[in-house]
Amino acid sequence: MAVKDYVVLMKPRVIWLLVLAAVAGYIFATAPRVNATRAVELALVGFLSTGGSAVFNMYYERGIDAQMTRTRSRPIPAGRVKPGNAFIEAIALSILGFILSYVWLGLLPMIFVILGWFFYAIAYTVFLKCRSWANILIGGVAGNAALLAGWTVVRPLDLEALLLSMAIYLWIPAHIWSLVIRAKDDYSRTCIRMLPLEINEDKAMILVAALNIFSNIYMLFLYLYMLSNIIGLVILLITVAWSSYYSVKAIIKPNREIFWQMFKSSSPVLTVFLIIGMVLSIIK
Ligand code: HEM
Ligand SMILES: CC(C)=CCC/C(C)=C/CC/C(C)=C/COP(=O)(O)OP(=O)(O)O
Repeated sequence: MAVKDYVVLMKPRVIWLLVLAAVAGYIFATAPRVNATRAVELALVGFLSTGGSAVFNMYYERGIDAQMTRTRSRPIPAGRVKPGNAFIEAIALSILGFILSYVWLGLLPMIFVILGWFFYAIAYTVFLKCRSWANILIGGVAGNAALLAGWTVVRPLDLEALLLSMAIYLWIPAHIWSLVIRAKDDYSRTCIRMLPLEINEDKAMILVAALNIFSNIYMLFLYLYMLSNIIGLVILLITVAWSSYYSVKAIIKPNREIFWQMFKSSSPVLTVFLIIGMVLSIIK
């Protein structure tokens, strides 16, 4: 038994930003006074519950993962972890995350943790992934929930919190549909339904690039609404301009190469937005 395989099942690449979003939600709501213990507790709860939902996804989709080159070498399809063990890991991490969210953080954060889990593990993975191309538009709500779980540790749900969480929601579909465009042949071998598999490839690239620009502009406006620091603005502007440049190029002349550059340049925008936002809320 290799511990590494059980960590890989938690999809570290996917969940780290969701943990960051939860901590950012808490810091936006509480700054400049930040309780470090609370932040660590939240990060741990986020790690357990998002990790638990990701392991459940890996367990449930083991058959699909075996059909795609991109996912074939994951621990379950490659035979390194037994499905039953993954299922136990998923349930153990998730239940522990739910209990600790209540004990450490309270009822409202626990509700958002459970909602996020449900939207990703059940609504997206079990019910929608093979049924509707709009699956990610529902599954993406898990992203809102992560930030809101952090926010509601100290403040009730309000419009500002919802607007902030929408930065994650708007960013997720472009990220996922970009991966689908890149691995289209892989996805076509499975029952998975995604927008780029249902419409003409050029049209899909234009739509995803346009969504990416929209998500960039949204973050820029949110920053201007929330913060006024000029250095933060310049850093965010550089990442937004870099990613929007490739998006515009992808719209003018859609092709897979430019498109992949757009994906790579747009992935850090949300990270930069959250980190700058957190730092500035603390020092302002
Ligand atoms: C809300 C947070 C995120 C979600 C839901 C998400 C989702 C995903 C998923 C499902 C995959 C494919 C599975 C995998 O390769 O593990 C993936 C791959 C990837 N993601 Fe993300 N991701 C998130 C955050 C990020 C961030 C912040 C970055 C970069 C700063 C990033 C960059 C990448 C890259 C480079 C890949 C690999 C693409 C490839 O070579 O196939 N992601 N993401
Ligand atoms: C608060 C809380 C507990 C939130 C759960 C957060 C979570 C893990 C959200 C994932 C978002 C998502 C729909 C990813 C799609 O990956 P995919 O499953 O389609 O990726 P794959 O094809 O690589 O398996």
